[in-house]
Amino acid sequence: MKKQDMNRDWIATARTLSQALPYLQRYTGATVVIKLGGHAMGSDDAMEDFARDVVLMQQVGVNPVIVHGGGPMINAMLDKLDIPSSFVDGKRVTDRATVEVVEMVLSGLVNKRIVQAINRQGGKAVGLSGKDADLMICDQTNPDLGFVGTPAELNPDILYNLFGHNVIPVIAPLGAGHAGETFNVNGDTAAGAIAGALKADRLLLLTDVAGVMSPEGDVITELTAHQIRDLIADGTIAGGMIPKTETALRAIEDGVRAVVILDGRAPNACLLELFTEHGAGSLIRAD
Ligand SMILES: Nc1ncnc2c1ncn2[C@@H]1O[C@H](COP(=O)(O)OP(=O)(O)O)[C@@H](O)[C@H]1O
Ligand SMILES: CC(=O)N[C@@H](CCC(=O)OP(=O)(O)O)C(=O)O
Repeated sequence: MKKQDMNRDWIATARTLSQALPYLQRYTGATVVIKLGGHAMGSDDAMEDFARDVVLMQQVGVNPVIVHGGGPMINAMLDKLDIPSSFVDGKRVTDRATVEVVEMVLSGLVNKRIVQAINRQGGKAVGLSGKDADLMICDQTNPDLGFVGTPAELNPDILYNLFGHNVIPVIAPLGAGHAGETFNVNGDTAAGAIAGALKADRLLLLTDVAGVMSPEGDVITELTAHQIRDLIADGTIAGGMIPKTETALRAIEDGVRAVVILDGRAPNACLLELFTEHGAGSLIRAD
Protein backbone atom coordinates (compact mmCIF):
# COMPACT_ATOMS: atom_id res chain seq x y z
CA MET A 1 0.00 0.00 0.00
CA LYS A 2 1.31 3.51 -0.86
CA LYS A 3 2.19 5.78 2.07
CA GLN A 4 -0.42 8.29 0.93
CA ASP A 5 -3.15 5.59 1.02
CA MET A 6 -1.98 4.39 4.45
CA ASN A 7 -2.27 7.95 5.78
CA ARG A 8 -5.74 8.27 4.32
CA ASP A 9 -6.80 4.99 5.99
CA TRP A 10 -5.32 6.08 9.27
CA ILE A 11 -7.10 9.44 9.12
CA ALA A 12 -10.42 7.69 8.41
CA THR A 13 -9.87 5.35 11.37
CA ALA A 14 -8.92 8.22 13.67
CA ARG A 15 -12.00 10.14 12.57
CA THR A 16 -14.23 7.10 13.26
CA LEU A 17 -12.65 6.64 16.70
CA SER A 18 -12.98 10.30 17.67
CA GLN A 19 -16.60 10.28 16.55
CA ALA A 20 -17.24 7.17 18.65
CA LEU A 21 -15.49 8.59 21.74
CA PRO A 22 -18.43 10.55 23.23
CA TYR A 23 -20.62 7.46 22.80
CA LEU A 24 -18.01 5.18 24.36
CA GLN A 25 -17.83 7.55 27.34
CA ARG A 26 -21.61 7.70 27.61
CA TYR A 27 -21.83 3.93 27.91
CA THR A 28 -18.91 3.30 30.29
CA GLY A 29 -20.40 1.33 33.19
CA ALA A 30 -23.80 1.15 31.47
CA THR A 31 -25.97 -1.96 31.52
CA VAL A 32 -27.32 -3.01 28.14
CA VAL A 33 -29.81 -5.88 27.94
CA ILE A 34 -29.98 -7.49 24.50
CA LYS A 35 -32.84 -9.79 23.54
CA LEU A 36 -31.79 -12.09 20.72
CA GLY A 37 -34.92 -13.61 19.16
CA GLY A 38 -34.91 -17.00 17.46
CA HIS A 39 -35.57 -15.38 14.07
CA ALA A 40 -32.66 -12.97 14.56
CA MET A 41 -30.14 -15.75 15.34
CA GLY A 42 -29.37 -16.86 11.79
CA SER A 43 -26.28 -18.66 10.55
CA ASP A 44 -23.08 -19.50 12.43
CA ASP A 45 -21.42 -16.50 10.74
CA ALA A 46 -24.17 -14.17 11.97
CA MET A 47 -23.85 -15.63 15.47
CA GLU A 48 -20.09 -15.06 15.33
CA ASP A 49 -20.62 -11.40 14.37
CA PHE A 50 -23.13 -10.95 17.18
CA ALA A 51 -20.76 -12.54 19.70
CA ARG A 52 -17.86 -10.34 18.54
CA ASP A 53 -20.01 -7.21 19.03
CA VAL A 54 -20.98 -8.32 22.54
CA VAL A 55 -17.36 -8.94 23.53
CA LEU A 56 -16.25 -5.60 22.09
CA MET A 57 -19.05 -3.88 23.98
CA GLN A 58 -17.79 -5.38 27.21
CA GLN A 59 -14.21 -4.43 26.45
CA VAL A 60 -15.21 -0.75 26.24
CA GLY A 61 -16.85 -0.88 29.67
CA VAL A 62 -20.48 -1.89 29.04
CA ASN A 63 -22.14 -4.65 31.10
CA PRO A 64 -23.98 -6.65 28.41
CA VAL A 65 -26.73 -9.11 29.40
CA ILE A 66 -28.12 -11.44 26.74
CA VAL A 67 -31.66 -12.78 27.03
CA HIS A 68 -32.55 -15.10 24.19
CA GLY A 69 -35.59 -16.66 22.56
CA GLY A 70 -35.61 -19.71 20.33
CA GLY A 71 -39.22 -20.17 19.19
CA PRO A 72 -38.26 -21.66 15.78
CA MET A 73 -35.83 -24.11 17.44
CA ILE A 74 -38.55 -25.24 19.89
CA ASN A 75 -40.93 -25.72 16.95
CA ALA A 76 -38.38 -27.90 15.13
CA MET A 77 -37.87 -30.16 18.17
CA LEU A 78 -41.61 -30.44 18.89
CA ASP A 79 -42.10 -31.45 15.23
CA LYS A 80 -39.41 -34.14 15.52
CA LEU A 81 -41.11 -35.49 18.63
CA ASP A 82 -44.58 -35.28 17.02
CA ILE A 83 -45.88 -32.98 19.75
CA PRO A 84 -48.43 -30.52 18.33
CA SER A 85 -48.16 -26.87 19.40
CA SER A 86 -50.31 -23.76 19.19
CA PHE A 87 -50.10 -20.07 20.15
CA VAL A 88 -52.63 -17.74 21.76
CA ASP A 89 -51.83 -13.98 21.60
CA GLY A 90 -48.18 -14.74 20.74
CA LYS A 91 -47.72 -17.20 23.63
CA ARG A 92 -47.20 -20.93 23.21
CA VAL A 93 -49.84 -23.11 24.88
CA THR A 94 -47.47 -25.14 27.08
CA ASP A 95 -48.52 -28.48 28.59
CA ARG A 96 -46.21 -30.65 30.72
CA ALA A 97 -44.61 -32.45 27.75
CA THR A 98 -44.08 -29.16 25.93
CA VAL A 99 -42.44 -27.36 28.86
CA GLU A 100 -39.88 -30.18 29.08
CA VAL A 101 -38.97 -29.71 25.43
CA VAL A 102 -38.91 -25.90 25.83
CA GLU A 103 -36.46 -26.20 28.73
CA MET A 104 -34.23 -28.71 26.93
CA VAL A 105 -34.06 -26.62 23.77
CA LEU A 106 -33.70 -23.16 25.37
CA SER A 107 -31.45 -23.94 28.37
CA GLY A 108 -29.55 -26.60 26.43
CA LEU A 109 -29.11 -26.14 22.70
CA VAL A 110 -29.81 -22.46 22.21
CA ASN A 111 -28.25 -21.13 25.41
CA LYS A 112 -25.03 -23.08 24.96
CA ARG A 113 -24.73 -22.09 21.30
CA ILE A 114 -24.67 -18.41 22.33
CA VAL A 115 -22.37 -19.02 25.33
CA GLN A 116 -19.89 -20.89 23.17
CA ALA A 117 -19.98 -18.26 20.41
CA ILE A 118 -19.15 -15.48 22.92
CA ASN A 119 -16.38 -17.53 24.52
CA ARG A 120 -14.87 -18.28 21.11
CA GLN A 121 -14.55 -14.52 20.59
CA GLY A 122 -12.56 -14.14 23.81
CA GLY A 123 -15.44 -13.29 26.18
CA LYS A 124 -16.36 -15.13 29.37
CA ALA A 125 -20.03 -16.04 29.08
CA VAL A 126 -22.07 -18.10 31.55
CA GLY A 127 -25.47 -19.56 30.70
CA LEU A 128 -28.39 -19.31 33.13
CA SER A 129 -32.13 -19.50 33.05
CA GLY A 130 -34.58 -17.55 35.20
CA LYS A 131 -34.46 -20.51 37.59
CA ASP A 132 -30.80 -19.98 38.53
CA ALA A 133 -30.36 -18.14 41.85
CA ASP A 134 -34.14 -17.49 41.71
CA LEU A 135 -33.46 -14.81 39.11
CA MET A 136 -37.05 -14.83 37.80
CA ILE A 137 -39.91 -16.23 39.87
CA CYS A 138 -43.14 -16.42 37.91
CA ASP A 139 -46.89 -16.60 38.38
CA GLN A 140 -48.96 -18.62 35.97
CA THR A 141 -50.11 -16.27 33.20
CA ASN A 142 -53.47 -17.91 32.55
CA PRO A 143 -54.54 -21.49 33.30
CA ASP A 144 -55.67 -21.88 29.65
CA LEU A 145 -52.02 -21.52 28.53
CA GLY A 146 -50.68 -24.18 30.95
CA PHE A 147 -47.08 -23.68 32.07
CA VAL A 148 -46.66 -20.15 30.73
CA GLY A 149 -45.32 -17.71 33.30
CA THR A 150 -45.45 -14.00 33.96
CA PRO A 151 -42.38 -12.68 35.82
CA ALA A 152 -43.49 -11.71 39.32
CA GLU A 153 -40.29 -11.44 41.40
CA LEU A 154 -36.84 -10.66 40.05
CA ASN A 155 -33.63 -11.27 42.03
CA PRO A 156 -30.87 -9.74 39.88
CA ASP A 157 -28.06 -9.97 42.52
CA ILE A 158 -26.49 -12.89 40.67
CA LEU A 159 -26.11 -10.66 37.60
CA TYR A 160 -24.25 -7.95 39.56
CA ASN A 161 -21.92 -10.67 40.87
CA LEU A 162 -21.22 -11.80 37.33
CA PHE A 163 -20.59 -8.20 36.14
CA GLY A 164 -18.04 -7.90 38.96
CA HIS A 165 -16.11 -10.81 37.45
CA ASN A 166 -16.40 -9.62 33.83
CA VAL A 167 -18.73 -12.50 33.06
CA ILE A 168 -21.40 -12.01 30.38
CA PRO A 169 -24.71 -13.58 31.49
CA VAL A 170 -26.71 -15.41 28.79
CA ILE A 171 -30.24 -16.06 30.03
CA ALA A 172 -32.86 -18.54 28.78
CA PRO A 173 -36.44 -17.33 29.37
CA LEU A 174 -37.66 -19.92 31.85
CA GLY A 175 -38.88 -19.13 35.34
CA ALA A 176 -39.49 -21.02 38.55
CA GLY A 177 -42.98 -21.16 40.08
CA HIS A 178 -43.66 -20.88 43.83
CA ALA A 179 -44.79 -24.52 43.89
CA GLY A 180 -41.71 -25.83 42.06
CA GLU A 181 -43.18 -25.56 38.54
CA THR A 182 -41.13 -24.68 35.47
CA PHE A 183 -42.65 -21.83 33.49
CA ASN A 184 -42.10 -20.98 29.83
CA VAL A 185 -41.80 -17.20 29.46
CA ASN A 186 -41.97 -15.24 26.21
CA GLY A 187 -38.43 -14.07 25.42
CA ASP A 188 -39.38 -10.41 25.01
CA THR A 189 -41.29 -10.45 28.31
CA ALA A 190 -38.33 -12.01 30.14
CA ALA A 191 -35.86 -9.50 28.64
CA GLY A 192 -38.12 -6.59 29.64
CA ALA A 193 -38.50 -7.87 33.20
CA ILE A 194 -34.74 -8.39 33.60
CA ALA A 195 -33.93 -4.99 32.07
CA GLY A 196 -36.47 -3.41 34.44
CA ALA A 197 -34.99 -5.13 37.50
CA LEU A 198 -31.51 -3.88 36.48
CA LYS A 199 -32.83 -0.38 35.59
CA ALA A 200 -30.84 -0.91 32.40
CA ASP A 201 -29.58 2.01 30.33
CA ARG A 202 -30.74 0.30 27.12
CA LEU A 203 -32.89 -2.66 26.18
CA LEU A 204 -32.20 -3.75 22.59
CA LEU A 205 -34.88 -6.03 21.13
CA LEU A 206 -33.29 -7.71 18.10
CA THR A 207 -35.79 -9.01 15.59
CA ASP A 208 -36.15 -9.74 11.86
CA VAL A 209 -37.55 -6.36 10.74
CA ALA A 210 -35.83 -2.97 10.65
CA GLY A 211 -38.03 -1.58 13.42
CA VAL A 212 -41.63 -0.49 13.97
CA MET A 213 -43.03 0.33 10.52
CA SER A 214 -45.54 3.01 9.59
CA PRO A 215 -48.50 2.03 7.34
CA GLU A 216 -46.37 3.37 4.42
CA GLY A 217 -43.62 0.86 5.28
CA ASP A 218 -41.06 3.35 6.69
CA VAL A 219 -39.25 2.68 9.95
CA ILE A 220 -40.53 5.00 12.70
CA THR A 221 -37.21 6.07 14.23
CA GLU A 222 -38.56 7.55 17.51
CA LEU A 223 -41.70 6.64 19.40
CA THR A 224 -43.23 7.71 22.69
CA ALA A 225 -45.36 5.47 24.89
CA HIS A 226 -48.39 7.52 23.87
CA GLN A 227 -47.76 6.99 20.13
CA ILE A 228 -47.32 3.24 20.62
CA ARG A 229 -50.70 2.95 22.29
CA ASP A 230 -52.29 4.84 19.34
CA LEU A 231 -50.51 2.62 16.75
CA ILE A 232 -51.67 -0.57 18.52
CA ALA A 233 -55.23 0.80 18.71
CA ASP A 234 -55.34 1.67 14.97
CA GLY A 235 -53.84 -1.71 13.94
CA THR A 236 -50.51 -0.37 12.55
CA ILE A 237 -48.67 -2.39 15.19
CA ALA A 238 -49.90 -5.98 14.97
CA GLY A 239 -48.90 -9.63 15.53
CA GLY A 240 -45.53 -10.27 17.19
CA MET A 241 -44.84 -6.53 17.31
CA ILE A 242 -47.58 -6.08 19.94
CA PRO A 243 -45.82 -8.04 22.75
CA LYS A 244 -42.55 -6.37 21.73
CA THR A 245 -43.85 -2.81 22.01
CA GLU A 246 -45.82 -3.68 25.16
CA THR A 247 -42.59 -5.03 26.66
CA ALA A 248 -40.91 -1.75 25.74
CA LEU A 249 -43.62 0.27 27.50
CA ARG A 250 -43.48 -1.88 30.60
CA ALA A 251 -39.65 -1.74 30.73
CA ILE A 252 -39.72 2.06 30.56
CA GLU A 253 -42.31 2.20 33.35
CA ASP A 254 -39.93 -0.01 35.37
CA GLY A 255 -37.05 2.46 34.92
CA VAL A 256 -35.22 1.37 31.74
CA ARG A 257 -33.90 4.55 30.08
CA ALA A 258 -34.72 3.63 26.49
CA VAL A 259 -35.68 0.62 24.38
CA VAL A 260 -34.69 0.06 20.75
CA ILE A 261 -36.40 -2.41 18.41
CA LEU A 262 -33.99 -3.21 15.57
CA ASP A 263 -32.97 -5.77 12.95
CA GLY A 264 -30.59 -8.23 14.59
CA ARG A 265 -29.57 -9.64 11.21
CA ALA A 266 -27.98 -6.36 10.07
CA PRO A 267 -24.16 -6.40 10.44
CA ASN A 268 -22.92 -4.81 13.68
CA ALA A 269 -26.51 -3.89 14.61
CA CYS A 270 -25.80 -3.47 18.37
CA LEU A 271 -22.53 -1.56 17.96
CA LEU A 272 -23.97 0.85 15.41
CA GLU A 273 -26.95 1.46 17.65
CA LEU A 274 -24.90 2.23 20.73
CA PHE A 275 -21.79 3.90 19.36
CA THR A 276 -22.75 5.94 16.31
CA GLU A 277 -25.14 8.77 15.68
CA HIS A 278 -26.82 6.78 12.91
CA GLY A 279 -28.52 4.52 15.43
CA ALA A 280 -30.82 1.91 13.95
CA GLY A 281 -34.40 0.79 14.32
CA SER A 282 -37.07 2.41 16.51
CA LEU A 283 -36.12 4.17 19.74
CA ILE A 284 -38.77 4.23 22.46
CA ARG A 285 -38.51 6.59 25.43
CA ALA A 286 -40.88 7.75 28.14
CA ASP A 287 -43.44 10.42 27.06
N1 LIG B 1 -45.93 -2.02 12.54
C1 LIG B 1 -45.11 -3.10 12.46
N2 LIG B 1 -43.80 -2.90 12.22
C2 LIG B 1 -42.94 -3.95 12.12
N3 LIG B 1 -43.32 -5.25 12.25
C3 LIG B 1 -44.60 -5.52 12.49
C4 LIG B 1 -45.56 -4.45 12.61
N4 LIG B 1 -46.76 -5.02 12.87
C5 LIG B 1 -46.57 -6.35 12.88
N5 LIG B 1 -45.27 -6.68 12.68
C6 LIG B 1 -44.74 -8.06 12.63
O1 LIG B 1 -44.02 -8.33 13.82
C7 LIG B 1 -42.95 -9.25 13.52
C8 LIG B 1 -41.90 -9.25 14.64
O2 LIG B 1 -42.38 -10.02 15.71
P1 LIG B 1 -41.90 -11.56 15.94
O3 LIG B 1 -42.04 -12.34 14.66
O4 LIG B 1 -42.61 -12.07 17.16
O5 LIG B 1 -40.34 -11.33 16.25
P2 LIG B 1 -39.23 -12.25 16.99
O6 LIG B 1 -39.42 -13.65 16.53
O7 LIG B 1 -37.96 -11.62 16.54
O8 LIG B 1 -39.45 -12.07 18.48
C9 LIG B 1 -42.45 -8.74 12.19
O9 LIG B 1 -41.73 -9.72 11.47
C10 LIG B 1 -43.76 -8.32 11.49
O10 LIG B 1 -44.26 -9.39 10.74
C1 LIG C 1 -44.56 -18.47 26.28
C2 LIG C 1 -43.80 -18.52 24.99
O1 LIG C 1 -44.40 -18.35 23.92
N1 LIG C 1 -42.50 -18.74 25.06
C3 LIG C 1 -41.66 -18.82 23.89
C4 LIG C 1 -40.22 -18.81 24.38
C5 LIG C 1 -39.21 -18.63 23.27
C6 LIG C 1 -39.31 -17.27 22.58
O2 LIG C 1 -39.89 -16.31 23.05
O3 LIG C 1 -38.63 -17.24 21.37
P1 LIG C 1 -38.54 -16.06 20.28
O4 LIG C 1 -38.04 -14.86 20.98
O5 LIG C 1 -37.60 -16.61 19.29
O6 LIG C 1 -39.95 -15.84 19.71
C7 LIG C 1 -41.95 -20.10 23.06
O7 LIG C 1 -42.31 -21.12 23.64
O8 LIG C 1 -41.75 -20.04 21.84
